[in-house]
Amino acid sequence: MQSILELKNIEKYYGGKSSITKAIDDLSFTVAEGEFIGVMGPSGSGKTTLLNMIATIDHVSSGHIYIGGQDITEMRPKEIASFRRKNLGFVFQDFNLLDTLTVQENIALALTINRYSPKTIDELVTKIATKLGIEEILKKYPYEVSGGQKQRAACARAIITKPKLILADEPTGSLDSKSAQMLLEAISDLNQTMKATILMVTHDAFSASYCNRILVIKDGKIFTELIKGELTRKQFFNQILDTMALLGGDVRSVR
Ligand SMILES: Nc1ncnc2c1ncn2[C@@H]1O[C@H](COP(=O)(O)OP(=O)(O)OP(=O)(O)O)[C@@H](O)[C@H]1O
Repeated sequence: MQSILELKNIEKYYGGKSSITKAIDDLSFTVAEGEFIGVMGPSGSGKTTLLNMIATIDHVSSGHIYIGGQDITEMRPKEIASFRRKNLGFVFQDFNLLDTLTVQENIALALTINRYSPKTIDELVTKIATKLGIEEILKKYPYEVSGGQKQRAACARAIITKPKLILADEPTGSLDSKSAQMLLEAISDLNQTMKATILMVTHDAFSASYCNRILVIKDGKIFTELIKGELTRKQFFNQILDTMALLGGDVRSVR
């Protein structure tokens, strides 16, 4: 299987001479095409730092990150902006939908900017919205729909350009448990049927149990890796809980 994301010996330091924090400590891993990978770890373990570096929002102190074979740590700022637009999709905890646009317009935004024809946009939006169960709310504005629907719209917006990698940061963080479950099932479906490669940072063992593989980070290093394999989701969930307990808690929302 082709690798979509490859991190080689990543280090990240914050601060100056008087106080240096090593947020990421010689971290290496690879994500294959079509994987749904979770990143978990206690508070301060380096998850956000890691996500921001992969998202091209923050710089590495040393090491290399390859996305689709391209080294993003060597790119110039101008190249990075266009690379991010073409290759990455984002789903954030707080949705980030534009309130002045309908759900349909929000989902279609990147296609509209890239001058796709209205007919193609309509077809693509309808297809993905149907997949995510939000075709009924396309004409509504974000403030007229539920948190779960907003988050599924954000997923539709992230995947409509067929990015190489979708980065999700606590996507269920603002949702009640029913909406969280619907969202995770939708994300799993995108992963399986559209072969979307997804990297999701989460504190939540229930969310993480939908992943194929989980990297557990501690002090900026890989503490352990959990692989779902043939386990049922419930068995995987229990394994995640055991691992988080071993790490000293921080399982904030156990369902
Ligand atoms: N801008 C910054 N300046 C200095 N130190 C930072 C900065 N951002 C993060 N850190 C430090 O780097 C380490 C990793 O932080 P990071 O935010 O990546 O952890 P995290 O796992 O995402 O935590 P949480 O789960 O609480 O969001 C911590 O020790 C943190 O204090």
